[in-house]
Formats: sequence, C-alpha cells, structure tokens
Amino acid sequence: MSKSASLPLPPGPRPWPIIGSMFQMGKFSHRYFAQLAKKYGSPIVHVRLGYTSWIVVHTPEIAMEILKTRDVEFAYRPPSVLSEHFGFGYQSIATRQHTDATWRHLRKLCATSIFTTSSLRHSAALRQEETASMISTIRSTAINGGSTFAIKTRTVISETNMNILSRLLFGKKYFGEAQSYGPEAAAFRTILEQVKKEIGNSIHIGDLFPMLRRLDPQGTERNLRDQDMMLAGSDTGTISLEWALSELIRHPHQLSRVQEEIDNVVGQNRLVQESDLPYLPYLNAIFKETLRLHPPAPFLIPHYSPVASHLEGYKVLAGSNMIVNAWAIGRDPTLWTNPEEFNPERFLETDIEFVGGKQFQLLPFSSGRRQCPGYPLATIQNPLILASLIHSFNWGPPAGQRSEDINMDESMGLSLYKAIPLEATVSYRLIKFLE
Ligand code: HEM
Repeated sequence: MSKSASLPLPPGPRPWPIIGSMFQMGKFSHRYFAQLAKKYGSPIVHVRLGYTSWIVVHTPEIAMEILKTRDVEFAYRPPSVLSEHFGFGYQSIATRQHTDATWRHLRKLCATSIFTTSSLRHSAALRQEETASMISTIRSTAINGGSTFAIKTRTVISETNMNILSRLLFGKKYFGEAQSYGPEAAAFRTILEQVKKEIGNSIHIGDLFPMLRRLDPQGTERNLRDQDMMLAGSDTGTISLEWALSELIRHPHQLSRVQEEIDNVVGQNRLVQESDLPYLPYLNAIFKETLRLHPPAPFLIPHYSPVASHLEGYKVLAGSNMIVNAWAIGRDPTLWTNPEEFNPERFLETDIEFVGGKQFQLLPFSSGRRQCPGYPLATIQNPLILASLIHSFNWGPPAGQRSEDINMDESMGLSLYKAIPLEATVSYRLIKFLE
C-alpha cells in the first residue's frame, strides 16, 4: 500500500453517488470554494464532481508547493473536452503535457525568441499604432455623440487587444470596422466567439462523466473544432482593463491622481508611449491592484495529478484536478490589509511583483513551469492601453448613474468577466486631436 493510501482526503462536502457534489455547488465558482475553505477551516478542500476529483488550495504556501516546489508532479493538464478541441487534440502550449518535448520547445521559443525584450522592442510601433487608432476611433464617436458620449468599453478594448495580437501572430487585422476586413476576418471572429463561450461554460458534462463524452451533450465539440490559440492572450487583457476602468470610475480621486501622473510625464501634446511606462509607478500599481482583486483566471488554468500522491498530510487521488484559488489568495485578510478595498497605494509601499518573487500572494500570471509565457507582453500592452485611455479621456458612469452604483458583479467560470459590461461616459481631455 502506498504512503498516501492511508491518508484522509482533504475536507469537503460529502458526495452523492455518481453525481458527487454537482447539485450542491450550483455553478463552478471561486467564491464557492473560498466559502468551503472557510466552512471546513481548511486551506485545502476536496470536491467530487461526477467521476472527477477537485483539490482546491487557498494559501500562498500550498500554492508554492503545487506550482513551484513540486511542479514536476503537478504541472500536468487534465484531460478535458475543452483541451481536446480548444487545443487541436492537446496540441497547444496550454493543453500539452509538460513532459512532452514539443511543449518544452514551444516554451523555450516564447522565452528566447517571441517575448524577449528585444523582440518586444521591435513590435512596439505596432502596439503604438493600434493604441492610437483606438483613441481615434473613440474620439470619432464624439463627432456624432457630442462632447460627452457613451462607449462600450469591452468592445473597444477587446478589438484593440485582438488586433495587436492578430498582427503580431499573423500579420493581419481581424477586428474593428468589420466590413473592411472581409469574409476571412468574419469567420475568424465567429470562431473566437464560440471558443470564448465554451471557456465561460466551465463545466463540461463530458469531463465529469467520460462515458457521455461521445454524445457531446452541450455541443462543445462541434463548437470548438476550428478554433485558434490566440485567445490565451487577448481575453485576459480585455477582462483586466474593463475591471481597471470600472474601479477608477468608482474611485474618482485615484483616477485624478493617475491622470496627473501621466500628464507630468507625457504632457498633453502627445500620446503615451511604451517608453513612458517605467516612469508611471502609480499606473503600474493600479494594474497590479486590479489583477489582485480581479484575476482574469481566478483558478489559473487547472493543473492535474495523474498519479496518487499526497499534499499537506492529505491524500491526492490519481487523476485529481489541482486548483489554486488565486482569487481567494488575493483577498485573504491575513495577507492583505482591507483586502476588499481598491487601494493601488498598497503597491507603492511594497516590492511585491507579479512573478519571480518569493511571495505567492499575487498570482494572476501563476508561477513555476506553467507560469504565463505571455507575461512580458501582457505587462506592457495592457498598461499602455490603460494609460492611453485614461490620458486621452475623462471617464464617468453612464448618464443618470452615480459612480458608486457601477455594477461590479462577476461572471462565473474559468474566466472572470464583469457580469455586466461597463458602459462609460467619456469626454476628450487633450489639448488637440493627436494621432
Ligand atoms: C493580463 C493578461 C494575462 C493574464 C492575467 C494571464 C494569465 C495566465 C494564467 C493564470 C495562465 C495559467 C498558468 C498555470 O496554468 O499555472 C496562463 C497561461 C498561458 N498564457 Fe497567459 N495571461 C495573460 C496574457 C497572456 C498573453 C498576452 C499571452 C500571449 C500572447 C499569453 C499566453 C499564455 C499561454 C500560451 C499560456 C499556457 C502556458 C502553458 O500551459 O504552459 N497570456 N496565462
């Protein structure tokens, strides 16, 4: 008998035969697991869903054990309907196993070629162009909408993020003025929408009950057959920027402070450039604070233990999904003062970094061998878009609403969208129209 066999499972709700705890949990949610951890007084909990086991952890120390100290054991990906089809039959970086030579090769390419400082410097002009085009598109709305006008922030940010990535990856623009990019662009957009929907749909019946997979009860396999990898980098950025703008509209004092910081560095006669970012500590603190409170992937991407093991004195069953609740760690009152408060100032006083630090209390990009490889791009592109929006426009709630009434409900699933997209009122604030 192996050492782990005699250990107890981590605490958690008693499963029903066959279905496990499916009906108890309603929708798959980071909040549900955080409540379980509280209820059982344990930072590690176990839930059975159908035929699958889920181990969910809630402290930086255990996160470090899974993601870094014992990452060889736990950096696998679970087999899933989504991985099989979203990753072309487990072919993408996110769905390949880390033991696979191609995964190692792809990760090496990311680290030594695609996301190096010099290749990012080479593509800076492209990001600058797309950001300027975003400002110009928003401003042209003013021509029809008057000096103060409403915009759908998610659409604007998403199109900019997607165009930057599609130009970087394929040398083509697929988003924005839909008609001008032709049928190929339209087909591409339709496929991405389907993939996003499937990722939001976090429970796939075929994963919990493998014998049902052949029947494709939710139509997942039909929807994903033709999808693309580009999504890994675009939605995460869009999600985080929509939360950042919502927080800033709710906190006008912090919005003014960051506008003043940008004005001092950039002035009002040109647009923000990437080379300005190192001189904008408060803007960077806002980006960190947003990802602390609203990590776009609240569970990271699920890890997996293919063999029986042990963790913190508990048994880990072979085939368990290993989940780090990054959302809960970011709001733990033993780690953060007033954790529910949006307070970017906290990051001006500490040296907590997104990755590479010893601390594991801030994990939006994860850590260890599965850490987000797009991190160097994400931490330039998103602050650039955010700074450009804040610098070029004044931001307020939709007409007739108070700032504090902006809805901050979260969607549930593997991606943490705002449940209700932010519609904001903006007015141009620069001296002249810059391009
Ligand atoms: C705010 C922006 C972003 C956030 C918060 C984010 C977060 C994450 C997280 C949490 C993971 C899973 C790590 C794990 O499993 O432990 C991940 C994986 C990944 N990310 Fe990002 N990401 C962002 C932007 C990007 C960008 C811009 C790209 C590339 C263009 C990218 C490409 C990837 C890829 C390919 C993986 C899979 C890595 C693997 O499984 O080995 N991400 N990201």
